[in-house]
Amino acid sequence: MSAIEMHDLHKTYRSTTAVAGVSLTVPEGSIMGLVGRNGAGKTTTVEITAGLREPDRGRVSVLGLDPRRDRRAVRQVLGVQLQESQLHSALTALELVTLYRSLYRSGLGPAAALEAVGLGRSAGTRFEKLSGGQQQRLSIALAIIGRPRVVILDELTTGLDPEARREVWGLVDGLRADGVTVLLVSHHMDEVERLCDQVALLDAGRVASTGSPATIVARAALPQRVRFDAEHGLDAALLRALPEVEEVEVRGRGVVVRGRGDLERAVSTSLTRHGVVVTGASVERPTLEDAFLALTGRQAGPDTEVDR
Ligand SMILES: Nc1ncnc2c1ncn2[C@@H]1O[C@H](COP(=O)(O)OP(=O)(O)OP(=O)(O)O)[C@@H](O)[C@H]1O
Repeated sequence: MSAIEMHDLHKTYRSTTAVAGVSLTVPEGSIMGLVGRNGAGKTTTVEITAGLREPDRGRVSVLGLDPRRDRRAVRQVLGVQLQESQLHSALTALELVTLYRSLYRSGLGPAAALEAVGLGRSAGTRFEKLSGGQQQRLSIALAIIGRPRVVILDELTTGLDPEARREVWGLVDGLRADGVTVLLVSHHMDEVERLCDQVALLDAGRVASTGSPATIVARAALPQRVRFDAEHGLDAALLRALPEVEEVEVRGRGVVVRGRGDLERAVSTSLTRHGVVVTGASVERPTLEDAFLALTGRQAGPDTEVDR
């Protein structure tokens, strides 16, 4: 069963078309990454999904419910952590989780929710006094306090240091282990590659590509490189004869082979067959970031020029 279904969503703000026909299915228990450059329509899409915005056209369902029509029921099953959440900065971590807990019929105990995100010892600290990483973890505690079956996370780790990012990733792993469905908006391709089962690449308000990170990388059909040292030298013609190989560079004993498809296997089979002794072999595969650039012709990062 699918946890989230979006069908032909459209949203225009005055003269700006933010979402122009988004259809997307998120299977229950999976983690879907929503990626795209600034202004691609990611936040608008998740706000519509959370029932915070009304689409001009199209429909969305969360566990079979309409986020606006069935607002009360959706609130009990959907947790939302949105960009720039406006939390009351003078309240303590414990007061905030207690306040949010009161919105749900059932859920985690406030102290347990803080423990779950590693904030047990910061219960009495005011929100404004928490570090960026702690605030982020608190916003996740607020999103999961009602034990939701579906969670929306927008820009989860933006501005966090590497250690804090990893801690937050661990929390998302925990959601996955509990079978929670997650829709995750991110600019960080390494994060998406690490956490997501599926990725939807949004470009100018439309879904440009969907699939697992590996599928999207494969679809971009980018070259990869195999590097190794040939102990007793190499006749480059051996490898140039392989259909997977596009280019072979030999410098002394060092060899770099560029190509596509199952390059690593083709090269290693050929070398073994011809008795070439190899050391220090490594493979450079294209990343999701490379694929993103190839598929949109643009950068995914927050520094990208924005059309506003
Ligand atoms: N409330 C609003 N009023 C007018 N225009 C808006 C509003 N919200 C978003 N937009 C515009 O709609 C387009 C899509 O914005 P949206 O925030 O959905 O994109 P995004 O992919 O989440 O971008 P970012 O990565 O910068 O957060 C942008 O051109 C943006 O300027």
